Amino acid sequence: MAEIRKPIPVEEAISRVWQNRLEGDVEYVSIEGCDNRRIAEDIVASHPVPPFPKSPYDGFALRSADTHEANRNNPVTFEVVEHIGAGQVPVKHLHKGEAIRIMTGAKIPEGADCIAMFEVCQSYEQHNKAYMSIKRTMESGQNIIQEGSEVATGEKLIEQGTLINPGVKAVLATFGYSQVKVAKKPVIGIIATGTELLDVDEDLEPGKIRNSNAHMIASQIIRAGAEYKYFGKLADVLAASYDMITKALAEVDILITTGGVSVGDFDLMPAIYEKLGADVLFNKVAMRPGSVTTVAASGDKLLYGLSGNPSACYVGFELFARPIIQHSLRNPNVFLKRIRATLADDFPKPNPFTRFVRSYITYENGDVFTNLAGMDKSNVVTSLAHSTSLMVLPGGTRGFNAGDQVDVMLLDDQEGQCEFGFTENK
Ligand SMILES: Nc1nc2c(c(=O)[nH]1)N[C@H]1C(S)=C(S)[C@@H](COP(=O)(O)OP(=O)(O)OC[C@H]3O[C@@H](n4cnc5c(N)ncnc54)[C@H](O)[C@@H]3O)O[C@H]1N2
Ligand code: MOO
Ligand SMILES: [Mg+2]
Repeated sequence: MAEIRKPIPVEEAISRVWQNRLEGDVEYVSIEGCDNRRIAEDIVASHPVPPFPKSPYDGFALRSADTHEANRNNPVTFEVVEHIGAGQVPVKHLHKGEAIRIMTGAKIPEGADCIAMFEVCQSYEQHNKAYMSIKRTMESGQNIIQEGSEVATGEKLIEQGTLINPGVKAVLATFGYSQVKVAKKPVIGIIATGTELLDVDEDLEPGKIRNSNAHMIASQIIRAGAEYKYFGKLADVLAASYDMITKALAEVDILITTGGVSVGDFDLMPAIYEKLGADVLFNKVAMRPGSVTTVAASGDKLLYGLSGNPSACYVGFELFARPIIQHSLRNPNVFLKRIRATLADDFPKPNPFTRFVRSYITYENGDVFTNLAGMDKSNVVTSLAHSTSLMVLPGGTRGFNAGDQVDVMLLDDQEGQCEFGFTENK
């Protein structure tokens, strides 16, 4: 008789994997190559921003006190004693009755305490000397970007674990990080098991299918921020499979296999775990799809035995592998971001297990809807193409109807959240 496995709740399965999580390494990469990596140190301002007081406008640097008599009928005239652009440092100290012609971004001259924009000034030349006049008063500090007004030295700007996006890169460049300390991508091995598997470039033959799981998992690994190493596909033969899995394990941080974890005659993964002496953390989870998902610890490595069924494989990765990758990348928000949304479709059939249903989000008049991505069976591959989220339908005795509020996990979101727990559905 086939082995009877006892399913454990999803939360319990996550907790068992979490207890075996890996701590990641760090490395330095050039700023050009740091996009979409996670920063491995807090970024603290090493100097004020801006580092000197500067002009926000093209205009004239003045002493505001000199403008106090100015009004519409009484223009006050200044001699223009210097002319500077951004990057030039003023040499003159401004004295009474003097102006310096200054461009946006240039350092404020000593003695000046305001900037008048060109638009409120008149310029002219007389006897080979430059002059300007103004018909309004200026205040001290007017139109000056003060040193440190944006950031003071010592201010923490970016937490470690933050994903590097264009804005983060701007901050890194501002503070001179030509080399950036980032979390090293964990290397995740992939092996697809199944005598029925063909490579992607092979023609179909009777009884065979193309190996879609390996490519799907590789893509999920990339989306999660890690690196993959593909070891190929294995026929369901114990000795050769054991050898390949042992070899692969030595070369990676985490090894993912797909297929062969259930109770079939050619499902070899349970025997391989035994031969490896691996500690099987669980081999049955109260969820659909992916109830057969198995995770084992072997030394300091984790071995994921994901289901061969494509949708089960997909969900198993997102629930159990992604958070571990995120942790090793130093993202404190290791779990997929979860939102509440309104069910757009009926789900009349109850299921004792929690269902993670492939779905996508739509917005209508400010409301968020979750829609079925396609066929919802574990063996289905095509609906995955339209899945950007997993809606969570808790197990129980009742089905769900369009209009019900449910939790939805967002697959493309990179921010995540620090807790896994779901909202209790009524
Ligand atoms: N007697 C029982 N039979 C099954 C049970 C059970 O509890 N008792 N569980 C079922 C469930 S649920 C699932 S899910 C599957 C899991 O099977 P395995 O993980 O052992 O995977 P395989 O048997 O190797 O393959 C299942 C299915 O997936 C196809 N497959 C495999 N690899 C790939 C790949 N790389 N790309 C695309 N498709 C793949 C394979 O051809 C099979 O059709 O077991 C049920 N049975
Ligand atoms: O592991 Mo199976 O997917 O629950 O269908
Ligand atoms: Mg099987």
